[in-house]
Amino acid sequence: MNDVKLAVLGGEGTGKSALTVRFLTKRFIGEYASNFESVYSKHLYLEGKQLNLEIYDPCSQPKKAKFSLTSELHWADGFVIVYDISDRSSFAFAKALVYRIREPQTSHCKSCVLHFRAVESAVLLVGNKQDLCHVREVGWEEGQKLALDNRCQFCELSAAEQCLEVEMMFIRIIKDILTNFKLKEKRRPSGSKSMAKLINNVFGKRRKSV
Ligand SMILES: Nc1nc2c(ncn2[C@@H]2O[C@H](COP(=O)(O)OP(=O)(O)OP(=O)(O)O)[C@@H](O)[C@H]2O)c(=O)[nH]1
Repeated sequence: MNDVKLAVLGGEGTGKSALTVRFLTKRFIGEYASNFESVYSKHLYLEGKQLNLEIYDPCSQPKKAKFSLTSELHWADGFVIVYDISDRSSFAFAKALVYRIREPQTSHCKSCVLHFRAVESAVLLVGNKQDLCHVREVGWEEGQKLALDNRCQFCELSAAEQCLEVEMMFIRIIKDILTNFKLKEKRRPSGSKSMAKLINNVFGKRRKSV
């Protein structure tokens, strides 16, 4: 069974818990306790595979820890970054998170394969609370541009009103993560045969040129 680890990040009150709970239970619950973090588990059958999905939904974090993200980068295979389309400051927060995830990693995070070409983490940027479009502060194009510029997927939706769209959004990021697993597998030489090939490539070439 494949383990898939997904972190749902974003500014305070953007609807991280609402989206996660909507996906897991199909229900929208108006208020959530926001002073503790949760890791939810769900078994899924997708693309012919049994998956053990874990979703990390953090509590609103203290200001100083906002952009460190070190443990999340290490833990997660992919990220859903949420902002509230009716709150510009939440978009600025989401932007900083995207930049943090996409900046080159020096430690051993999952988006970084040190020996071989890196496979970037899957990231989906979500403009939530689309039902509040009459008080919109962030344009659809702005979200789309931020996503495009940083190799992320993008969608706008409403956790409050759209059950199917929320489900499709999670399935989309999980599929991207599975694609990344396949890419990483392809790029990793496995076993002694591949190691021999690698040694031969490095030393074999040198011998020829002497
Ligand atoms: N109108 C509207 N309200 C929403 C939507 N999603 C969430 N909310 C409301 O926004 C508020 C915050 O939602 P949460 O899911 O607790 O947000 P959160 O990001 O988990 O919050 P923190 O953990 O405190 O950072 C709640 O009052 C929700 O009912 C939505 O799609 N539309």
